Amino acid sequence: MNLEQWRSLTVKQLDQEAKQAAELHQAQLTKPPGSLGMLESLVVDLAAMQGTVFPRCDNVHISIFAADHGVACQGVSAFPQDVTAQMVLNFAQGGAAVAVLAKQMGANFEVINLGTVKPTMHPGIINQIIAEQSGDISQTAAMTEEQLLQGLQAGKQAVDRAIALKSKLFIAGEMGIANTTSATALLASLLELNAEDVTGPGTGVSGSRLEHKASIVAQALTLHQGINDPFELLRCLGGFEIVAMCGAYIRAAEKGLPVLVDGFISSASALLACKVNPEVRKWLLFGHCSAEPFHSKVLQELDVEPILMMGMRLGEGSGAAMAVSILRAACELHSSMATFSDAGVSNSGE
Ligand SMILES: O=C(O)c1ccc[n+]([C@@H]2O[C@H](COP(=O)([O-])O)[C@@H](O)[C@H]2O)c1
Ligand SMILES: Cc1cc2nc[nH]c2cc1C
Repeated sequence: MNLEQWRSLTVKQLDQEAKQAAELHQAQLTKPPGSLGMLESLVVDLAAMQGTVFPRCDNVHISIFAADHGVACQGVSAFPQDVTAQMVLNFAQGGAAVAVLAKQMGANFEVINLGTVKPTMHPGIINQIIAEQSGDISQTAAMTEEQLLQGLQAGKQAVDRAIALKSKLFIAGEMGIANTTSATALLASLLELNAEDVTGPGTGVSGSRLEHKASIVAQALTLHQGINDPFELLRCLGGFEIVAMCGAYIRAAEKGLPVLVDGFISSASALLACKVNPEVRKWLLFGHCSAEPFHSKVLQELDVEPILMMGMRLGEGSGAAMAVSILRAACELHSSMATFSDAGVSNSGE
């Protein structure tokens, strides 16, 4: 697929009949209308996406995309670059936070290494290496157009695997030391904001190190200024995992697979996917608001009410994975609560 084909993909329409039927059913349940708050709107949104009055989140697919970033050499992270590859192994061995949550919820779980500087072989790792790392965005473009297409394709393939496994909900997670620098530059460029106003701690940089990180973001923005096209922005300022998540979100919207977006970096991919095709937004739910300060502004831009707010800032899809229990509870309430007539409870609304 070329970029023009990616741009012209048609997003699947939501099922309005299923949505209305879910709303009607919701109104019959033994509770004052609206009293379950967001648990009600979430299940109605899911009904419209899954095309059924009684949606479920039993079969969740979690794809973790990992990649190294050339800009890590600028000292923008609190951790060394080798951690990306080390964590890839940790995902595959089940020790990473999101791997634990995936096991707990019985999700399909996979880790895709798109390019890390010190990779390790393990049967649980899908190696789709695009390059050892993306280019240092403060000095050059992150990748070539061909690499961009490879990244988008990796995301598409993950969604296709999820669909083949009959998943009902897709979560993309990411791992990449220095990827908050890349995501911050992308978002600052999209929202036309200054680097110093939006650069946050990521894995935990503070003080003069944080000022330095903001200056690197500013340098990247100056080098790649005046770009309006979302794919060109991704090519210049992205990273392979950020590109793959963008491709996954677009593919999921095309095929009608509901997506639960994770934190700061995933939201940058989501915003870019929505810039490519605004209809993609209809297929996205948002798991949480990250503690990375600029995330709340990004969520506002996307007109999002996130499910959770727990001060998490781990990435890996972990915030979205935590929100699955809320979605499951919403589905269970919707399908198992008694109706007013079943239970012989007076419905004053009638
Ligand atoms: O998703 C988030 O909200 C988030 C916020 C801060 C950090 N992270 C994770 O931390 C790593 C990037 O942080 P940094 O400081 O190396 O740019 C990367 O692996 C992300 O998954 C993730
Ligand atoms: C240990 C560690 C785990 C992570 N998971 C996602 N980003 C991460 C960054 C670090 C440093």
